[in-house]
Parts: sequence; C-alpha cells; structure tokens
Amino acid sequence: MKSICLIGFMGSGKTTIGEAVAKKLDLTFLDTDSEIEKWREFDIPTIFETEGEGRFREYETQVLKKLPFQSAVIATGGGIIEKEENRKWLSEHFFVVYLQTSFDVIQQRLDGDEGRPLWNQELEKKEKLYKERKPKYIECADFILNIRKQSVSEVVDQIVSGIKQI
Ligand SMILES: Nc1ncnc2c1ncn2[C@@H]1O[C@H](COP(=O)(O)OP(=O)(O)O)[C@@H](O)[C@H]1O
Ligand SMILES: O=C(O)C1=C[C@@H](OP(=O)(O)O)[C@@H](O)[C@H](O)C1
Repeated sequence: MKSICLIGFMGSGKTTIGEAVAKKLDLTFLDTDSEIEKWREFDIPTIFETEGEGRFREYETQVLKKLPFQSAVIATGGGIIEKEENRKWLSEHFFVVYLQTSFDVIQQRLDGDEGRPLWNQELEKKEKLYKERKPKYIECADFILNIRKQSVSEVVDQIVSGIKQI
C-alpha cells in the first residue's frame, strides 16, 4: 500500500491523527520532525535557534527523501510544502492527505504551545503564513479533509474510508 502522508498547518492534527491511522491500518508510523530530532540529536526549537530555519528546511528535505514509499503513515511538519521540490516529491511518491483546519481551531489547540518556533510569533505573521501556505497544501493533496469539530476517531474513519475509495 502506498504510504500516506499527512500535511497541514501546525496544530492541524498530523501527528495525533497519523498515529491513530497507522494503528487502525496496522502500518508503520513516522514523523518527519521526530526523524530530524533523532538524526540531529537536538529538538526542533534548538535547531531553529542554533542553525536557523534555512538549515532546518535542508534537513527536512533530506528526511523526506528517505521516507518509505510503501506501508507507512507519515506526519510531516507544517512547512514541508514550502519548497517546490518537496511538493513535487510528495505528489509523486505518496497518497497525500491535507488536514484543512481553520485558523481559529488551530489557535484553540495551540494556545500556550511553546514547541513550535513559527507559532511563537505575532498573530498577524501567523495568519499571513496560514494564508500563504493554503494553496501549497491544496496543490499537493490527493485528498482534502475539512476539519471542524470532528473527534480524532471521526477524522481517522474519514481518512480510512477516503483511502478505500481510491
Ligand atoms: N480532531 C482533533 N480534535 C481535538 N483535538 C485534536 C484533534 N487533532 C489534534 N488535536 C490536538 O491538537 C494538538 C495538535 O495536534 P498535533 O497532532 O500535534 O498537530 P500537528 O502534528 O499537525 O502539529 C494536540 O494537542 C492534539 O491532541
Ligand atoms: O509550520 C512549520 O514551518 C513548522 C511546523 C512544525 O511541525 P508541526 O506542523 O507538527 O507543528 C515543525 O516542522 C517546525 O516547527 C516548522
């Protein structure tokens, strides 16, 4: 089975949903941020602080290109769609599911979250990033799920039924 890649803005549920989908389908779960942290032996905020976003994006692309094309569910970082080469790679090699989540819901979920460097900036900058990225997520997606008030299990069921239709 082609690996499933979850994309979406910070806080859209990629890791939470990805773990649950992998469990339901008995597939391997991978998370690009975790792979980067294991490889570099520092957490994401520290990498941003000490090496900068540009170097983080290089690590992200290298990890992306090592991901298995089959039998995995992969949670990606919210900015993986920033680079065109990443968007092409995602589209060519994976079944890409976009967890399209409103900014308001993301705000509620990430209130007080310190672990995401790009969330720790002024509201206007976060809203701008959200608006700029939306077309890039849509460009890559094979399946777009509009997340509103669905529970984790409801989202998982929607993804699993969506996959069965392809
Ligand atoms: N469908 C959902 N309903 C309620 N809370 C959710 C849902 N999906 C994710 N969350 C919560 O939102 C927060 C961010 O989820 P996470 O999986 O870390 O998102 P991402 O990996 O996209 O940044 C977590 O606290 C998680 O428990
Ligand atoms: O939106 C982004 O550019 C980022 C999102 C983060 O992952 P999550 O989407 O899991 O928060 C992580 O990759 C890094 O902080 C950059």
